[in-house]
Amino acid sequence: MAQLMLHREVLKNFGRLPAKVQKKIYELIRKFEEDSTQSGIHLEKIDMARDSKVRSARVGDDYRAIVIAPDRGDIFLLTYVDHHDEAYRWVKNKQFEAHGSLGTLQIFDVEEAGIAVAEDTHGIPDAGIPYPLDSLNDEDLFLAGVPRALIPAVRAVRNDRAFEQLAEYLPPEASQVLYGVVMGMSLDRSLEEMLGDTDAGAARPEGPGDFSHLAEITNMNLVLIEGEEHLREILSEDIEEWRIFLHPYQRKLVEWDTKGPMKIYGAAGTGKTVALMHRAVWLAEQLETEKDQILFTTFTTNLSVTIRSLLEKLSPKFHKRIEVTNLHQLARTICFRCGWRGRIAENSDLEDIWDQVLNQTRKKDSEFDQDVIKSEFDLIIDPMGIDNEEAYLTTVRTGQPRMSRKQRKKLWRVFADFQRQLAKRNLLTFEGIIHQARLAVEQKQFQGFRHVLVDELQDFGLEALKLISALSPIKEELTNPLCVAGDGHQRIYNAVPIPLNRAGIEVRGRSRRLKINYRTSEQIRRWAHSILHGIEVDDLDGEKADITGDRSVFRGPEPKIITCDNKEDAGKAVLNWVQGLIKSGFGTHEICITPGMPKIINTIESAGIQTFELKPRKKDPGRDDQGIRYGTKKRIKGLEFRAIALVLAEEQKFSESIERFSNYVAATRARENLLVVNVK
Ligand SMILES: Nc1ncnc2c1ncn2[C@@H]1O[C@H](COP(=O)(O)OP(=O)(O)OP(=O)(O)O)[C@@H](O)[C@H]1O
Repeated sequence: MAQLMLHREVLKNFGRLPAKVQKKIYELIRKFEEDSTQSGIHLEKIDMARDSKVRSARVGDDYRAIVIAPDRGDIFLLTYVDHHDEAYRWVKNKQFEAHGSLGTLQIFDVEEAGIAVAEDTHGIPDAGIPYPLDSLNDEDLFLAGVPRALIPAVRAVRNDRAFEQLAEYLPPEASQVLYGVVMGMSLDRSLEEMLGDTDAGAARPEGPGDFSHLAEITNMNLVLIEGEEHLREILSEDIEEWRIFLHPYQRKLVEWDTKGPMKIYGAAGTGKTVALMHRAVWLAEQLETEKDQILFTTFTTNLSVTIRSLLEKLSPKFHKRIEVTNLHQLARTICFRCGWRGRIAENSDLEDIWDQVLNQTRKKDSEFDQDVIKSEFDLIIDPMGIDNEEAYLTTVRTGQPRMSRKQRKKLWRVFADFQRQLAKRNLLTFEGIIHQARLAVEQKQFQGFRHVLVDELQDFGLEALKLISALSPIKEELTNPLCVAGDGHQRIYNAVPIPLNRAGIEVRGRSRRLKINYRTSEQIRRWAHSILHGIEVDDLDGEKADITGDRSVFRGPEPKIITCDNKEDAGKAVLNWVQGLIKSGFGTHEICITPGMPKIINTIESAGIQTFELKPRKKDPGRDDQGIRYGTKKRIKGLEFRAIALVLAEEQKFSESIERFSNYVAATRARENLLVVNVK
């Protein structure tokens, strides 16, 4: 029976096609299901097409669908739909081949690729300087995923610029593997690191026109249509690509059966949250008993709100088995269910208690500065859940000034007094509630989860790590107990990195890095990383993080960096930028200003442009509620926009590393367009 696979390209453009054409495409796909002999489907051979497998189907007076008919097997590929002339132009020189080594379907244009390299090598004498790709012979290039017809184009590459140009025309898997080699990896390592070697043992095609295996392998860009309902779901207006097409490396992490906890890390936009969500659903589908539940937790509230609604869409059937909540809400729920009826201390409560406690201390001893005492409490005692003298005396105080045992003994009395005062008033600090929750879970007053998944791990402190460890069945040695994901470049709440193994979470051998950036253009990705130049970033487990091989799937304009003398000028510059974007078709909800400086927001509003403040715990309503978004840099964490204006006041300019991290986070929320405004 003939089957049809749909290419990502069709999905991207489907919403823009006239309703009549959309209907015809549904009909075409239905015919494939009904009539396996294809006699009912009028597929016309396109003689002018270079590839003899190309067919066209009429889907409206002036619209054509491009279908690729296999030389072998009965899987057809619907690859493109457009006006007659555009569709023919698109397909004319393209070749559609199953790659003999990787097995993936590849679409390429030999002529375009050749021209791209020639443009960048033209007139540059080959000075005999070796280029990293020289280490690969033709057979290696083929194993790297390069179609045989494109090997000469790759051979012509002599510099990074030419490689960048050519990469646009190579099948994505080939350009990713070659990029790994350009960055210094061996071919084998690059295949493993960039693609995950997911289909190593899977069937391979007998020739470039053999598509019979395509439904069995991990496809970056193709999806098999499995019935009418599936089709409707895929083509529905609000479908996002990530729900259907996973990168092979993401797929590997989603379905990785592990005996212990695992870790996914990677820079901003590399698809960690997407992998976690798919993994949560994959685990939910396999739950054995009704009472088993999955926990999915994040650090920020906004991200958990977003994830909850995305999971509902990803799996209408299984999302109810997945409890999504942010860390503090989780801790509060646990404490509440275990009988705690107090409240979280407000700043004013804490100030009152400090006044009282420090007054006493001053009377007895003036050795310590008050700020030193408070900072020791905020950075060490509270986040590490220290509640007795012995624990304090033996704790490792990374990054803190040295303190003798005698001094610590003295200070402990102050902290013990502070904790007594909190307890007397039935108050807990933000950190304290996590500590109490952890104790309750460890003492079995609260039942754990069958699987635990954690996002934004970089912001979890030691107590929080111990809490998630206790909530997961690591000790029971059940499979897939815990999967954590995070990025040390985005540590904006917790200045001191805490390696997972300090909380007893052992991920050695089960830690993998995602590298392909789906959110941000390559230009914005590079600029954002330049902010962090010189800062050593960790991999969440005590080692140095590395971004070798990181790459975005698309390119865009360079970020625009401007300097303004004052806030008025900054307001005018941002307004100008906003007006330009609106004129070029950006929706107001796709543009965000961070932070939302009142002067700038007023300037936008005075020009008659609606604005929209991003609020905590509220999902961004998207196109349903127009207005230029604005909010603090912390507020936009976990969100993303087509365009971002990042406003930097003089005093914040990349001084503290935490400030640089938060600028990195803000910049990497932009997909296509980034404006950076330095205000003097
Ligand atoms: N396989 C995919 N296909 C298409 N888009 C994808 C894919 N994976 C991720 N994306 C998109 O890339 C963007 C970033 O993904 P995601 O939020 O999962 O990355 P992240 O690594 O968690 O980012 P951050 O750490 O910056 O929050 C999202 O818009 C997501 O929809």
